[in-house]
Amino acid sequence: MSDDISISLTNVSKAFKRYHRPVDRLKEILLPGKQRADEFWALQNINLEIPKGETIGIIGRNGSGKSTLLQIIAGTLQPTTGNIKVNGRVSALLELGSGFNPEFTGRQNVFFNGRILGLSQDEIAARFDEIADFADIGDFIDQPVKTYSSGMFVRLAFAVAVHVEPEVLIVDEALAVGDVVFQHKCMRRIKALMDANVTTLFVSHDASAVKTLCKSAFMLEAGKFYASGAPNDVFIEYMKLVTEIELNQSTKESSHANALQQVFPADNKNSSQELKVNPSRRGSGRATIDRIQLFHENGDLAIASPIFKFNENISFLADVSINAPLESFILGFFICDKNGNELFGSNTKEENVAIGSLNTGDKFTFKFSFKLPLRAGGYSLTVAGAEDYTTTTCDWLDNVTVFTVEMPRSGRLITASVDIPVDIDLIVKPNRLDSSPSPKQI
Ligand SMILES: Nc1ncnc2c1ncn2[C@@H]1O[C@H](COP(=O)(O)OP(=O)(O)OP(=O)(O)O)[C@@H](O)[C@H]1O
Repeated sequence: MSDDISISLTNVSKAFKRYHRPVDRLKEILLPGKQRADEFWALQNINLEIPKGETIGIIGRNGSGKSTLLQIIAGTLQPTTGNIKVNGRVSALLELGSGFNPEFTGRQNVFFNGRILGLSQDEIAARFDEIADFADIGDFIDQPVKTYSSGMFVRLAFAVAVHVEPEVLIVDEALAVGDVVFQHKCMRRIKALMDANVTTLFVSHDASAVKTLCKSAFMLEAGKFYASGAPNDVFIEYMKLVTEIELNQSTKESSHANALQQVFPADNKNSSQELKVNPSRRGSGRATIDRIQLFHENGDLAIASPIFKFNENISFLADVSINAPLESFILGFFICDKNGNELFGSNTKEENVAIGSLNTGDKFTFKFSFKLPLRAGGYSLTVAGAEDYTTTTCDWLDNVTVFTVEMPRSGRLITASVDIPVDIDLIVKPNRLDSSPSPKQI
């Protein structure tokens, strides 16, 4: 394996034994020779090469094999077949504290655990105060860990794991660590390690965390690779699969995709009139969004990949067809950044635009108007319609169009993604400006 590769897996598969009844496991031990278990392949032929310093998101439905893969990379599980190579010290935020001895104090466990993770006594001593500060469990650090609450236990284990200077960090975000304040602290620390070029594998169901933190992502489904690429694209595949499963459609290619080509023809000769789009679509098709037209503040129809002024008041028209009787209908949109993070959006329900029950063949058009108080850059529009919040989406179009927002002409510096108006009052003036301040009531 070359030096710039951190993790390499070749044809890795993992089989578990599954017993129909617990007693079968016992019988197999007592009466060897007869197989009493089925073989279940949790991972099949995984090939993966992760360059040093990358942050990779791993997504997949429950039971798709994520934890099994992470445990194999962390070295706590052996693959049934295939090869795995990992360069450098691995710190896995998986089964936190599994290496702790309950009879030892927190302090003793920090040293004990640090040694297991490959640090010398002096190296751990040099980091001890930082670890104890991070865990923030006060005097409990000198009590046996068997007296800890589960929260304290996990805080200390996390603190050790992120202070051993790992070269490979494995994070399963499902493990909710402590209270909200501690969770934020953990995420900041994980982010700092990622920024310091620690190769990181990050499992999460939180789309925005993966989109924000990871450079690329892959998706597992039933123990196999299903999709890989930019986090946003992989999440779109994930959402498509989840929707298809909800709709009991087992194939990746649905007939709905053909309808998409008709609505958004690939080589649209009339592209100066219609938005050039490459949307990704999913949904039941019980209602379809047939056309989206985007308009500038002055009413001009926007051409393909338009450029808008900072804070321009834009609008779009969405033509909808109803293809099955619906009790109600909600149409909404998101404006997303280039990583697919939803910056703002709304829908007809939240804006109190009620639309009653609908019949097959009904057609209507909504107009949405809003400003773009966004930092200069590239954005995309997502539009979706559903019968209500609890049913499967009728039609969901990611990336209906991409567009650019310009810098404010005033030269105002936009310090964050979205620029919300803020009031600032100087309520106590410095003495030299006003000797008799008259503060406003807050
Ligand atoms: N020790 C085991 N014995 C038998 N089957 C197992 C064992 N560990 C995992 N499995 C099975 O392997 C499959 C993959 O499990 P895994 O925990 O890796 O999935 P996951 O993607 O991490 O799921 P989740 O999101 O629910 O944590 C599941 O069907 C699970 O039941």
